[in-house]
Amino acid sequence: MKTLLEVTGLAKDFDGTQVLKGVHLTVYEGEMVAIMGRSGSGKSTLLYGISGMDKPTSGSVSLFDREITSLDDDQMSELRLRHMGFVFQHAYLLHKLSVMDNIVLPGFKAGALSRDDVNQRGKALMEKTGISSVAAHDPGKVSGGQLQRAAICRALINDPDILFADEPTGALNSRATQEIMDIFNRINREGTTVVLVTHDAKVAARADRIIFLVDGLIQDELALGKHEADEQAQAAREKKIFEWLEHQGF
Ligand SMILES: Nc1ncnc2c1ncn2[C@@H]1O[C@H](COP(=O)(O)OP(=O)(O)OP(=O)(O)O)[C@@H](O)[C@H]1O
Repeated sequence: MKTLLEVTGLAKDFDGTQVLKGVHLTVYEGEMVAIMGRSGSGKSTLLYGISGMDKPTSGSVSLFDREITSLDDDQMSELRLRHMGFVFQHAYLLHKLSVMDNIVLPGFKAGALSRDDVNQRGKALMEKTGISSVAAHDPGKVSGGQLQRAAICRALINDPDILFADEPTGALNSRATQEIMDIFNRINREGTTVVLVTHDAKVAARADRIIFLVDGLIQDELALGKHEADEQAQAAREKKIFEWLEHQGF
């Protein structure tokens, strides 16, 4: 497997407190990795550090062999726009624009495709995620699940190599959670690498591998293999995770 992201000795201090203490992590192309751990263990800090959203105190992060921690702000923005997608717990869509306009905006900004091609891609993504019917709606007038689908479409508009997600289902009910995770699994099968933070074992059960963070260090990891759309297999994965989490004292 080809390495996509190589994280070496990643440390992050806030006000003299070491939150990340030298994390080593390799993410391979095509993987889906879930980061779990107790509240305050540093999951979001790790996600922001490995995605270049935040500068680490020390350590290195390379994406396709390109060291990203030393890039200046403009270079980092460019890299994020073209190669990375981000999904957060809340969709943060702009309310003066329609759902569709929110989705295509980063595509226009990147400028790699014509406006027509970006619009086509936006429409195809909405079709794929089942939100075509709300394309012209104001983001304030659609459901939480539809908003999160729109946020995923926006994150995918520039066909990123890697998608980072911080508690992407944290604000959703269990049905919308499963639907969003179906979308994540589909995107991943189609080739996008995914790294997500979650508290939810059912969400983590969709990943190929789970890493468990304790006080800013990876304590353990669990390899699950590719997710299959089979209820029994999903239940077996969840059971395995619950037992593993218990073993971690979670
Ligand atoms: N910008 C910041 N300034 C100061 N301290 C911060 C900052 N961001 C995070 N921290 C601290 O770093 C620690 C880890 O935070 P982080 O958000 O990474 O944890 P987490 O594991 O994602 O937690 P949760 O599950 O509650 O979201 C916490 O003690 C938090 O208060």
